Amino acid sequence: MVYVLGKLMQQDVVKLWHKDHDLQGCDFLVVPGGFAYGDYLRAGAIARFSPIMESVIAHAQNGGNVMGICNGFQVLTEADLLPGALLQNNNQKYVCKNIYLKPQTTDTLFTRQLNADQAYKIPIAHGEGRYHASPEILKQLNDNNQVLFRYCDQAGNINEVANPNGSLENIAGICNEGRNVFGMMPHPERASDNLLGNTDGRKFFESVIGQVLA
Ligand SMILES: NC(=O)CC[C@H](N)C(=O)O
Repeated sequence: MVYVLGKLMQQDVVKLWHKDHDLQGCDFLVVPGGFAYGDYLRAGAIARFSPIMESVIAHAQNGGNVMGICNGFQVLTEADLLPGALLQNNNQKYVCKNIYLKPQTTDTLFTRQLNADQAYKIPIAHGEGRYHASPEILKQLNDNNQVLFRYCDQAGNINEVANPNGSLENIAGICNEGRNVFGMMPHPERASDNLLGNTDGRKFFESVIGQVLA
């Protein structure tokens, strides 16, 4: 993530440690993927109490942008910055593969430069990625246009076969009501460098910075 934002997107990046409190003036916060506290208890359940999360929550509550990828998404749901929960995949296995995603709204900073008719190829790598929420929350997400991405097949069809983990309504990413907190299970940062043979993920970051970079 640091490489993609710093080298490829040419942004000033500061690495913040989980025990820090000071956000050092960062305007866009990214909670990256990984295995915080070894996924003990539930992925993200302990990291949600890391000292820095107080500042992250305050930043979000003041309208600041926060994005969580994979383990970051799990942390943001545990911290109640995003609704719903990420449960163990329906096949009880860690799944690591390329999937396809279809943007469901371009009305956010994170998706504004995406093509809503395109299926983006992005890798997933998680054991607890099954999005779950109550019927009330699901309705709210749909009514407010808060679903950012759904899993689809290569042709862009959203169906059960294309759902890699059993997420409700194929949901792969959402935002909060204020549209300043974003979370997604797939990893666009792993599909941003030419060297990796897939740059479908670049557009997600270009959306955020508002520029297309060569
Ligand atoms: N790639 C990740 O961030 C993995 C998230 C988490 N450790 C899981 O397995 O669900």
